[in-house]
Amino acid sequence: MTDFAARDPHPFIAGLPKAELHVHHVGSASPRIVSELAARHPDSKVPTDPEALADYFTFTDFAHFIEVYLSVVDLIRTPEDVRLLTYEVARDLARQQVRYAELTITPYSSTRRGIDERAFMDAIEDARKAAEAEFGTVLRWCFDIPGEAGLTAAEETARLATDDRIRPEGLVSFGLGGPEIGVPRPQFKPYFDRAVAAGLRSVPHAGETTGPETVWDALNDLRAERIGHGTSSAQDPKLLAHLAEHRIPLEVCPTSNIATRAVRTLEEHPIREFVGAGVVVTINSDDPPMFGTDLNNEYAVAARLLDLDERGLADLAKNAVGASFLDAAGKARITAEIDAYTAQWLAP
Ligand SMILES: O=C(O)c1cccc(C(=O)CC[C@H]2O[C@@H](n3cnc4c(=O)[nH]cnc43)[C@H](O)[C@@H]2O)c1
Ligand SMILES: [Zn+2]
Repeated sequence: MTDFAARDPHPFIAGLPKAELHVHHVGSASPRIVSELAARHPDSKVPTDPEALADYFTFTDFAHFIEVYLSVVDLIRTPEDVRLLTYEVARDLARQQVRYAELTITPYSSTRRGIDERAFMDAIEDARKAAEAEFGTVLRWCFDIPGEAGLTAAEETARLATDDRIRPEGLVSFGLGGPEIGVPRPQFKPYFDRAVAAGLRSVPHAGETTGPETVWDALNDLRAERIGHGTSSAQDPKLLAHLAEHRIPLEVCPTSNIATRAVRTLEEHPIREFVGAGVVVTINSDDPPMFGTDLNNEYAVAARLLDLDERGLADLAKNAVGASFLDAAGKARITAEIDAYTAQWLAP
């Protein structure tokens, strides 16, 4: 282990400028926001006491996680709830020196629950602009299909993402989330084709709770440019070689994989295999308060598992910037900031 890894990496990580590429909108609601929303809507079964939330956010498996996740989705009932959540998520990201984030939003879950689609888009856009002006954090959206909700959800998500009269300015990508077991990826091909034709980038979850064949499906049928999780890719050396050769980044979320019991322990997490195979790895937080983590903590986990020093952590942060859908000037600006911060930290 390096000297650095044996010391506490948190102070360096806390100030490191970062990009977050895999973080869910509702899954980012802090205990304070969840309790505020639960108090606004007292008929919900979600606890209002932030301390009781820690128990509520302990999951027996992935299906249980989705059940709890949807109970929090049920708390978001008005455009003002949507705006508050989005703005507060941006504040939490800014506190961690996140300069740029692609936030995964599931508009179907909100429109299906009766929120007007235009009011929904206005709420997220209003929060995005306020967050950029007030915190300096640039937000972009990934609209994802909740796969288990089927082709009705896929059609609605594709419509909201591709109709020029509705799609929000901040939208950059199209995703697919929820459970993978019993939800074959190829059925979503027409919706991803439409999204890609409309200029969106393809970023489905794959290989989080199923095997490497799901990642192949995401690459071949859904034209994935990055893979959400991709954990089971480690079981298939040809897939690892393909990801490395084609520079298809994995959005790795270590603590999430433990919390949903997709991986047994952090020690068994395949992140080392990914790096060893030359795959581009980015570090992300997924649903941070629900998993008792944040992006800074995920970088500390990566530092430990990969035995990284400051330069290694800066390289991980630059991987995320490089794998993002920012324009070249935006990438260059944050990369230069990471280099300047690291050089100053290491200066004698
Ligand atoms: O909203 C509905 O009505 C609905 C009906 C049936 C199924 C669903 C879902 O499956 C929603 C899943 C929801 O989970 C989000 N999410 C958050 N973290 C993860 C993750 O690590 N892996 C997969 N999905 C995740 C996802 O974005 C969906 O919004 C909804
Ligand atoms: Zn996710």
